[in-house]
Amino acid sequence: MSVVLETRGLTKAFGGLVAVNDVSLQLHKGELLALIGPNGAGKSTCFNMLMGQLRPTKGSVHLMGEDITGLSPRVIWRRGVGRTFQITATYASMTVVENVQMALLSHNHQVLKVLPYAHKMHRDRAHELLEMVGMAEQADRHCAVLAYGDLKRLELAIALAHEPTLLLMDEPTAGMAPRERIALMQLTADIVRDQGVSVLFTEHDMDVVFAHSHRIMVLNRGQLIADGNVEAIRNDPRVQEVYLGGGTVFKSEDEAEDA
Ligand SMILES: Nc1ncnc2c1ncn2[C@@H]1O[C@H](COP(=O)(O)OP(=O)(O)OP(=O)(O)O)[C@@H](O)[C@H]1O
Repeated sequence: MSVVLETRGLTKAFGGLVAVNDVSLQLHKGELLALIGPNGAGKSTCFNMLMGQLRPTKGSVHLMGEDITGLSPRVIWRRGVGRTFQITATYASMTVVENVQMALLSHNHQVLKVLPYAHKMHRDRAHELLEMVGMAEQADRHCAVLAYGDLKRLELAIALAHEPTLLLMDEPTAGMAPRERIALMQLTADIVRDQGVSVLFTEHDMDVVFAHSHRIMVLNRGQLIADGNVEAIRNDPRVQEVYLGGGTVFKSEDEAEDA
């Protein structure tokens, strides 16, 4: 399997606090990889270094074998790293399909040149993307009136408009009801399978993590303490100890299915 993203010894210190400490990871093509850990473990700091928002103190980031360490967020995004945010970013005054069209215009470097005809451009592709995320019937609604779960689906379509090789999703299901969370991650898993995109996501909801991840990495106090499939992580005593204070045991696969 080809390696899409790799970090080597990635480290970030804020003064005396080492928020991310010597993290080396690999993400393969078509993989849905979860990065989990308790509050303050270093997940967001790690993400911000991958996206170019923070410069590592030490170590490097490689995308498809190319060193992208220290490049600006815009350049990294242009190289094919998309991102969805904890707080959804859409134009509230535009319709759903117009938001996707704007993303397609931006992807094609056309925004300023074609602004007067923008509403006619890339409509078919925009509808295809909305179909992909289950939002086709809402194409002509204004974003301001969308339910939160639908906004998250739209955000996914906007991210896909840029044809990312890698999608970074920072707590994609934050603020959603449990059923919506599972549905959004099911959709993400389908997109990973059908489009060959690779996804790295952070998530606090263990049911979501265990339901859909191909692999899980666990950070604690800036260090990677475990890396494995769902069963390996679920049964790892170090993970149970640090993640849940040692008192709680993760639900087994059967219990999770019954819930
Ligand atoms: N800009 C900063 N300046 C100083 N310390 C920071 C900064 N950003 C993060 N930290 C510290 O680095 C550590 C890791 O924080 P980070 O936000 O990466 O953790 P996290 O795993 O994303 O946590 P959460 O799950 O709560 O979002 C924490 O101790 C945090 O207080």
